[in-house]
Amino acid sequence: MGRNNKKRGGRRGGRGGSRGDTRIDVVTEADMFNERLNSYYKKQQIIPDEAWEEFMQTLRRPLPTTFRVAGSRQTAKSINELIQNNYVPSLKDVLFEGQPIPPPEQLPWYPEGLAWQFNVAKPVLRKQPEFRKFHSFLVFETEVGNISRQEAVSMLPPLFLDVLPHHKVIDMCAAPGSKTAQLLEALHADDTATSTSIPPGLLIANDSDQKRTHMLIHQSARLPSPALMVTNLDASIYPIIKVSGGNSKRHTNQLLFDRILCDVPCSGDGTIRKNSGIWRKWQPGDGNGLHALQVRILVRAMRMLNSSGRIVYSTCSLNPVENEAVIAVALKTYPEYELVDVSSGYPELKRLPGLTSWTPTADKTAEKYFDSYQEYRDSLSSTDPVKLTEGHWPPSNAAGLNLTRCMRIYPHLQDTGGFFVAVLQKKQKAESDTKERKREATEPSDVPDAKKPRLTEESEDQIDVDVAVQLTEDAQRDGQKTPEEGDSKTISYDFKENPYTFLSSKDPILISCINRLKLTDDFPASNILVRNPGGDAVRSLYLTNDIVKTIILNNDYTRIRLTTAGTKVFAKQEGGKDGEAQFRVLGEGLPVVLPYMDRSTIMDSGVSTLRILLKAYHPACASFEEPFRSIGNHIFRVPSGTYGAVTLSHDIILPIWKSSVSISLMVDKKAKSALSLRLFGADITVAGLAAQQQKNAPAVEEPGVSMEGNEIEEVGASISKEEDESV
Ligand SMILES: C[S@@+](CC[C@H](N)C(=O)[O-])C[C@H]1O[C@@H](n2cnc3c(N)ncnc32)[C@H](O)[C@@H]1O
Repeated sequence: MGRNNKKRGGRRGGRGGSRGDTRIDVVTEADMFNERLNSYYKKQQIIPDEAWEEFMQTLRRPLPTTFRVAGSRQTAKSINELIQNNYVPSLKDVLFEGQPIPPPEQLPWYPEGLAWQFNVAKPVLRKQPEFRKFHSFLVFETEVGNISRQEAVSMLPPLFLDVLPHHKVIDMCAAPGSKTAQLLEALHADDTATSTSIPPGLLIANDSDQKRTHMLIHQSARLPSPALMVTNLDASIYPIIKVSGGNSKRHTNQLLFDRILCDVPCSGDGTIRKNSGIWRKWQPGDGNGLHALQVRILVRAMRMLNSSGRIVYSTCSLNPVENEAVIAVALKTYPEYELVDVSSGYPELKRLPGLTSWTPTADKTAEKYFDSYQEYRDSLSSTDPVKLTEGHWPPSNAAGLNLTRCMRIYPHLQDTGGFFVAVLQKKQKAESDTKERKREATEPSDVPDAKKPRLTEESEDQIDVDVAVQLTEDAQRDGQKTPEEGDSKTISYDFKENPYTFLSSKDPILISCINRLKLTDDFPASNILVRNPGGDAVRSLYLTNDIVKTIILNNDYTRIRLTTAGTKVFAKQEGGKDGEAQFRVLGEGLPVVLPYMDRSTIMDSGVSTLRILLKAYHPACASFEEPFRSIGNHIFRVPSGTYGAVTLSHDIILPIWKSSVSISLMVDKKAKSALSLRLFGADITVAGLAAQQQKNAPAVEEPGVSMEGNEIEEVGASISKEEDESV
């Protein structure tokens, strides 16, 4: 096999598992072999024999760096042009220590060429001047949300979900949030380079892990949206969300979603190229143990979808027990669903069809297999634990389920990680199928349970997930404990988040914000909320769209942990000794408010003004021609056009704060660096210059972020890089 002892850093743990374990393993190439993994996957015949060696060799090679140009469509287009027209030409024909270094390339299957890949060693990024410059550009654009460092295969589920601005979407297992960002971008397809639309649709990003939910909030702050809600709940028992229905104010309906992403927790062996610790610890029990939870999350989603909706189920595992087996159990539970044939979508994407047969094992060493569940049960003594359920095996009607419509993306096909994607929808002829489902619901099925509903001993291995979910919903509707709650103390339905209070449109602070910016009458003032126990405008004002407002008004937040809703638009700014406190529009809120602002409140200026504001934190008022009339918050615009060597393809509109002596750009310092690099090709900010002055320190490499090799560094994050980087 030609393995040697070259060292590679690796991380432990699968995807969405073993949080908090940030230990870094040093994995030599000799370690990149695992007999259990080898024999298990050979047995499953996931790869044709003739491609097996190529597949295994690819697993041992580090993953190329991939990124996606993110943000609104127009911003993405101009950033992509910058990469295509400025950076890529400068990175062609680069030699490093005598060796040619290939420039970044577009992923052929990603729409509009917005996703890129390059395979460059760390020393090149650090020392080769052109690559170093490109690296700095990527780092800062990543910080401000214009670039998303994301594994190529991880970009697929949102593409297949096909989200439109009016869709109601839920991302069931969303953290750390790179797919959430893609979904949000699709919801915001009508945004322009300077202004954010208020989409009619909705995105709920949910994760059961509280710490990871906060990463989600941080990520999505890069694309502020009035249509976003973040919840922190167990997706397998996700509660009914109520919205107002009919004419009566008191009448509510269950919210059914148009699009649901189930990017479920999985064993993560498809990420082995980057998490090389998996080589050492992989064993079949990892996937076996997750199957139950994966089924429960998917069937919960199936109950929350509307009749014309679509679900994408995905994992970064190669294991059929976590993939086709989960789909098969879900389709058995809800026969009104079918797999969608998406083989003609993204034709440049190389993929193999889903499996129709596989053979699970409960044996840690992956040596002993049983062809059927019955054979497995017969092999157990009365004291042996029953680790597997019938659902771990292929169903007898596997061929009829069209499991080949699932997609398997293998690392050797196009130099990526491994991934599984399946698209589900309700069959069009729903009526006869509903009857079928009702009949099935009364019969025991073989769905295993992760958190067991109360059952009699005889029925323990025959849980009917349909009945369990129905009971959950009924109990929630009636305000009772769910079957999963039972008497257990582990699930608390008494969340104590700060309340969400919508301000009266007569609120004096809201009125002063509206008057100062001369917001037009159609500004949705009745959708402004605050979050504090008193319900007053104390510090921050958030804007939501109508559907988010309806959800907030019709649900009980002691039972739904809603972590955030809408986007922050105004915040209190102390006036210092010069003046009174004032609510100012925030940098992230400006694009949402901008379409409602009267043009007369925006002051035009040139690139030279922007240069002064970027070069110093608080340049003196005397440095400026005086367009800024009074102390406080102002919005200024540099119109598109050519300014000497600088050409702006679109306007730049930013908030500033004027005191009696100085003027400051109200944008965080990484965003300033990104803007400076984009405009002037160099970081002229205070922080950038300070970095340049540090001998041997990379000129613009801020502590906190790096894009070298395969990983984003997030200094200070308490979560491992592996988890932070989404797959
Ligand atoms: C594969 S990761 C999701 C990655 C994410 N979709 C992305 O693209 O950034 C799986 C996530 O599921 C979460 N998770 C695990 N069990 C869950 C449950 N029962 N309900 C909701 N989320 C769960 C984990 O915390 C983890 O963040």
